[in-house]
Amino acid sequence: MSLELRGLSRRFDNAQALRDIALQVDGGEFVALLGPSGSGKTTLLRILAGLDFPDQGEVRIDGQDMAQVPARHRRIGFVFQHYALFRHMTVFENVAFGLRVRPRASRPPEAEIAARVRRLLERMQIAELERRLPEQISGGQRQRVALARALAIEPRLLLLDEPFGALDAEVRKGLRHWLRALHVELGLTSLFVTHDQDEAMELADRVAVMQAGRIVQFDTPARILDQPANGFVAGFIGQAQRFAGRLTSQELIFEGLPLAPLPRALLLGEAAAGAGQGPAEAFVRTHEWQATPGPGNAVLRSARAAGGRVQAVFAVGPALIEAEIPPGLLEPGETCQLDPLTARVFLADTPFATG
Ligand SMILES: Nc1ncnc2c1ncn2[C@@H]1O[C@H](COP(=O)(O)OP(=O)(O)OP(=O)(O)O)[C@@H](O)[C@H]1O
Repeated sequence: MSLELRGLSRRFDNAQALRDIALQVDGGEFVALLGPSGSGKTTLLRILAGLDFPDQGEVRIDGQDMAQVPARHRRIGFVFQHYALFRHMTVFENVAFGLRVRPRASRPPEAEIAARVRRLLERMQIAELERRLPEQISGGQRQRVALARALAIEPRLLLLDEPFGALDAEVRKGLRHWLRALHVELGLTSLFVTHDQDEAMELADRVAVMQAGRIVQFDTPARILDQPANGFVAGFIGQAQRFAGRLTSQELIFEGLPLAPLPRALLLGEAAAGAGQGPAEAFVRTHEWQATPGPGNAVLRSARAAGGRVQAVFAVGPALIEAEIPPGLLEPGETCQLDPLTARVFLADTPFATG
């Protein structure tokens, strides 16, 4: 199924949770909603599910306006962070619930419900747990039950709100890959909310980055990393450090730091390609630095080995700069010349820039 949002806005008493959201999701896509706390992710998901309503705008599923379609008729499955399984029901009953509460006309016979629940539990690799109560299984298993319950109604759209938020990192990683495989296998269209950028970048076909109620970029993970739409996205994704700067016709000057100016030809981002000049913000990732041992502008403060490289922290004038360097290059306390190889640059008047 396809999903289209047009001009969606939602205001709470003193918060504009969503501002003029437009989004088009193709059938079969796995989309992540990524953004800081309070950016509107959950509100958007609740409106899709039919649990909340926009002040303005439309939600269309396969072209049909959902305004008059109640939640239970939307054929949308959802899983929220705190699983919210029914505590007094067994795993089996939890999964069967969505089918048993259907109006009599569309309710499958009990034997078919049982067969469908068992198929799902098997697919979720938790068949042996069907008689247990939620408190008798682990967090990761509960999350699988919640997912089985969402899938039991054969949804055309699956919504997941921080589905792995309450789980530890190891379990979370395992479930992530498993969920991605399930999405493909069942031919689902899925939207999931996360504020973990690794999770979004690893799992999603496309990522909608949200900031203060707006979608500021909707793109593939690779393009969001390589071509962030503005300073907010550049700073939020990909472990970049932000610097205040000034863009002239020739180069980027780093303000207040003893860093060499970067010629425009080495800069990335729309501002670098355009003719604009003036106050700017510049983002440099940890692997985009070159350290040359010897006298220079930087002192190595600390170093930590990480996967064949070294994560280093340099003191450069009043700033601490994080950079990756090759092993064995420098010892803490030694000086070097630290130069940025590139920077993503945004003029300060870019719409929605941070600050
Ligand atoms: N029921 C409500 N009543 C009043 N304000 C609300 C309500 N729900 C959300 N808000 C406000 O709307 C804004 C968006 O909230 P939302 O929960 O959608 O953000 P989020 O991106 O999901 O955040 P988080 O990552 O912390 O879950 C916030 O400012 C929040 O305080």
